[in-house]
Amino acid sequence: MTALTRLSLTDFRNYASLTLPLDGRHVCLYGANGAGKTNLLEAVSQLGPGRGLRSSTLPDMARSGSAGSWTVAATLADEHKVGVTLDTSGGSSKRVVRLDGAPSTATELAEIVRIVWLTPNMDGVFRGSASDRRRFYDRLVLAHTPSHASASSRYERAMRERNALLERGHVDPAWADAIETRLAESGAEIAINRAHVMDSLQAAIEARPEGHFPKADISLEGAAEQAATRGDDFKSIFEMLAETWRTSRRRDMAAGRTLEGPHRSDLAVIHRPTGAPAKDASTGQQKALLIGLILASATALKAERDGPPPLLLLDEAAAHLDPDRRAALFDEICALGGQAWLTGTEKFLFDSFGDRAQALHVADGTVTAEN
Ligand SMILES: Nc1ncnc2c1ncn2[C@@H]1O[C@H](COP(=O)(O)OP(=O)(O)OP(=O)(O)O)[C@@H](O)[C@H]1O
Repeated sequence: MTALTRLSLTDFRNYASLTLPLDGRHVCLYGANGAGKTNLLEAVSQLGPGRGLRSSTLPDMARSGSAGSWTVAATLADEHKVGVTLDTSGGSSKRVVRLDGAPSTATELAEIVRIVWLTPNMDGVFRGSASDRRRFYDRLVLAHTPSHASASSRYERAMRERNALLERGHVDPAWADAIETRLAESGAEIAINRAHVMDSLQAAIEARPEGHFPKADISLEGAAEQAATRGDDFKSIFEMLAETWRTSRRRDMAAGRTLEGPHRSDLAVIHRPTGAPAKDASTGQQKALLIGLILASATALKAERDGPPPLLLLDEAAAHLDPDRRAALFDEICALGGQAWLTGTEKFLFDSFGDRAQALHVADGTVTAEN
């Protein structure tokens, strides 16, 4: 089961050395602004794939004044011991992953620790740009399909090469063919991953209870994703993408960049109760919709593998909800199972959890258990 029973940090953000004994219940972190609550969620997020909850660089997470390395280690409820270290010895920074005492890989770790999070930065996602929504959605895809990270970096690398070629003003067809082949391979993989997770998410949205967190109608906008949603196979999506780029070289050269492809796709979100686009819903409605989507993603992860629910990291989600909605959120979290980590400035925000959660007070790099 994905729940942490111990978390220890060394030189991570404002924590010099910290060991948190956890009892497997949900974790409520409370304390003043700037105390280090989000830093703890960020530390937990390092156990998952990708750059973590703040998208910071690895060296940024090292405690100011420390030698530059940091470690996040945890014991899981199923007794697995996992750890991630930023190793700065030898002049370069590299992420070293350990599983049960032996060297491992981020992908292996991602198979064991699944994490979904919600941060205040996501609040504007429906009103923001397509790239904000793509990043938000790809983060969900990554939790379901850890190999999405490698497909995305292969795609970005090939995209940079194609754009560099376009900027030269003269495109060598053989060279462009080779780059576009790689672009189409990774692009088709990305589109299929996105469509696959969309299927699971839509099913999870329907499975969630009606209530305080309204349902969304979601779909992917982008030719490759729509082909994958229709059930087209890898080969036909690959061919479609390769053909799109082959026939748009002149146009893309004039624009100085690649105008079409999975890097331009969007996530369309409709607020089901009103039938209006999510961006037109009120701020509170958008927040509730977002929480509903995150809960659906956790439900989908649990259903997809018929396994444990993911770790759920909810930064400042409770503070913006009225007491009824807070209670409903906690009930849904408990029904989901697993372990949620929540933050807030006041302890009372978590009262309706009762004894289903442990409260930890956070102050300037120290954490104290209160129940
Ligand atoms: N690399 C670092 N080294 C040392 N301290 C750091 C580092 N990065 C951030 N901090 C400190 O961590 C603190 C912020 O922690 P965090 O964002 O977790 O606060 P928080 O408790 O979530 O606050 P809020 O309630 O305002 O969101 C700040 O005091 C900041 O100076």
